[in-house]
Amino acid sequence: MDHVFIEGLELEAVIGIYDWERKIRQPLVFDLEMDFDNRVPAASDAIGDTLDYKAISDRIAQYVGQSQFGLVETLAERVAAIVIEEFGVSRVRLKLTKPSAIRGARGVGVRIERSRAA
Ligand SMILES: Nc1nc2c(c(=O)[nH]1)N=C([C@H](O)[C@@H](O)CO)CN2
Repeated sequence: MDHVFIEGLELEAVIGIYDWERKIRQPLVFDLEMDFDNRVPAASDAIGDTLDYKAISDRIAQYVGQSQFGLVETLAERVAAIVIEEFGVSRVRLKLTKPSAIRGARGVGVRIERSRAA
């Protein structure tokens, strides 16, 4: 299976369970890998035949920027649902890293894989 990916998408959001976290915006990094048959756009050379990584990145940025969840689990789930439902992706692997959460750790977060219901 081919993929379209978005790696290291750096965004900011209100995210976290502690009182001090509700008052600031924190950096987040998104890595996505989406199943897609790239032979079709490769044959046509048409952006309309692709899974447009710019359109998906813009939509994720818009959603994450206004989000205010407590857990990274919740945000990861919502973003995966947007990718599947709005862009017709059959399967997405998503890693969400919160780089500034734990002193001494480069990052913490979640990695999920979701598929469109048959
Ligand atoms: N599995 C998770 N553990 C924790 C989360 C989370 O979202 N998922 N969040 C926090 C705090 O908000 C933390 O990021 C503050 O440093 C703690 N554990």
